[in-house]
Amino acid sequence: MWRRVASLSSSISSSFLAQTASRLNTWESLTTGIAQQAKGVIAPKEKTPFITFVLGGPGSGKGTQCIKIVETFGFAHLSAGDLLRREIASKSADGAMILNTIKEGKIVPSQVTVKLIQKEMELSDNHKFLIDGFPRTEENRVSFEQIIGVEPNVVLFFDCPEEEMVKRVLNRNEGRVDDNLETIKKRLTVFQALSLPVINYYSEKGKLYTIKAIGTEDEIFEQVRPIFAAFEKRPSL
Ligand SMILES: Nc1ncnc2c1ncn2[C@@H]1O[C@H](COP(=O)(O)OP(=O)(O)O)[C@@H](O)[C@H]1O
Ligand SMILES: Nc1ccn([C@@H]2O[C@H](COP(=O)(O)OP(=O)(O)O)[C@@H](O)[C@H]2O)c(=O)n1
Ligand SMILES: [Mg+2]
Repeated sequence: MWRRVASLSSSISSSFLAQTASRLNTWESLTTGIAQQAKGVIAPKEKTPFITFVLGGPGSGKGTQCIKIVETFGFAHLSAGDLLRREIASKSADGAMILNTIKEGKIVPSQVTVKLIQKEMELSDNHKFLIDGFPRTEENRVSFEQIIGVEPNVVLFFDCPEEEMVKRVLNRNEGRVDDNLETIKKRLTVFQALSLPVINYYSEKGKLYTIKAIGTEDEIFEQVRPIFAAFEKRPSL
């Protein structure tokens, strides 16, 4: 939706649009649909975005639970890892760097990941986003806030014992280059050192919902369901 605004705005560029865009932050300038409304082309104001970050160690069940959240609550699912793997597969300029970073269990520079997320958000007609596996570092978090210009409404943390995460990752069987014991150990270290501080940050902000990520997939989803069910009752979702 953002891109549509951008292309339209070039054809109707006026001092009004320029001034308005400079005054509004990125999200607002791109989602309020001012350009469309000025031309009367597309209907009114978009809904305010509702953003959920989905955090947890490797194999904690983020992706599995996201599928259930999408089915039940109609979110758009944006997996940072999937977007990065798609970049590798498309042989883009950053592909080789991303592949090496993933093999090493390290974190891809935030600007790269945020740009991919931004593009997906632009293209989506949904206003409810599940951003899975992001932010994994403070740098990721700050970069999202700076580039996208919004904060999450909800942060889910799938809290799972390391032993269980390792077992699940080794059984994942998706042919991923990072699903081996050597890389998992590195990823767990990165998770402890870089991702836990982000989780603590959101805990302090009162946005964190911690899910005990052991048990069956359905049992875990029964902890997730009431969180979104409560938000559904509010006009914001
Ligand atoms: N509650 C669960 N119990 C056992 N295995 C699970 C559970 N949830 C997910 N899995 C399996 O564990 C692996 C990792 O799950 P996934 O959703 O990919 O985690 P993440 O995205 O956090 O790395 C997958 O093979 C998945 O099928
Ligand atoms: N925000 C992110 C997310 C993933 N990644 C990279 O992508 C890898 C796989 O991420 P993922 O979210 O698909 O992994 P899982 O936690 O789902 O197993 C990570 O280990 C990082 O190397 C990243 O650099 N930055
Ligand atoms: Mg995943």
